[in-house]
Amino acid sequence: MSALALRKENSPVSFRPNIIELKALSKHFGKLSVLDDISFKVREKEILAILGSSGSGKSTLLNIISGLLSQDEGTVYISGKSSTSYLGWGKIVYMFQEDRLLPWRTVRDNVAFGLENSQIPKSEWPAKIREVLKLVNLEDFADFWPHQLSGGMRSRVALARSLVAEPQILLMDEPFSKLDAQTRSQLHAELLRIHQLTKMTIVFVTHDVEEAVVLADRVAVFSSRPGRIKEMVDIRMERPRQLTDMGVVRAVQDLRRKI
Ligand SMILES: Nc1ncnc2c1ncn2[C@@H]1O[C@H](COP(=O)(O)OP(=O)(O)OP(=O)(O)O)[C@@H](O)[C@H]1O
Repeated sequence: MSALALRKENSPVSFRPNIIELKALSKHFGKLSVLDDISFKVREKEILAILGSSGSGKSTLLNIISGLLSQDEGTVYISGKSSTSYLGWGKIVYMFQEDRLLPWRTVRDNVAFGLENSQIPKSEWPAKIREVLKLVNLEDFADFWPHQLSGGMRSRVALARSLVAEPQILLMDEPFSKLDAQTRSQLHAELLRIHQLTKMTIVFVTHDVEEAVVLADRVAVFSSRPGRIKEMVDIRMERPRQLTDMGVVRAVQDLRRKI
């Protein structure tokens, strides 16, 4: 059985310990205050959305959580340890707004990029790549080039590249925002299916209220700049959630009032 499948569990998210803890984070760029006194915890295996308007500091926060950027004040704890850089640690991956596929590499070799800084022996790469391409329904496209793929397929490759080293935490910065509504909705379903299998912790940034309600266990609502947490909203609804479900419609309306 694959390692991805082995992590499958049915325990409810609410009983899991915190894997990320932010304490009193603040960030300025020169005189511009971008984040102000941000504190919250993310539970292991939770899907947390960071929802806010453009320029409210959402990407800056993900950059700090990943260690790409340092905060001016406050602390980031991952699994109880404070550190300045976590990406190289192999447990956290970051999926950016653009898919960042390398055009001179095939799908297989783009996915291999996700293994290049990992501790996973090279002899295991082919099996890992096959497995993750299967997970994102691209097993027949390993030899394709990025220019031969649709936008949705490119996003799946980017997702496969993020997942191939089996991270515990996936940070996503509006990864599906450039896709059309139908493809985005397919990718949401795929992400939830993959989350069910792997039970990673996912923190994703969005300014799309519907995306937050369809995907998240909780939503951190950001104020406009400087970003502060206005409210943490629990989304307690069965999945899959359809945009036409009354509960979803109501949650979307409620959240719209809060941002
Ligand atoms: N490296 C930087 N140097 C100076 N200013 C920056 C830098 N990075 C971000 N900013 C500024 O910080 C503010 C917050 O930017 P950030 O990208 O975090 O917002 P966001 O909420 O992710 O926005 P969007 O939804 O539009 O992506 C913006 O005003 C931006 O111009």
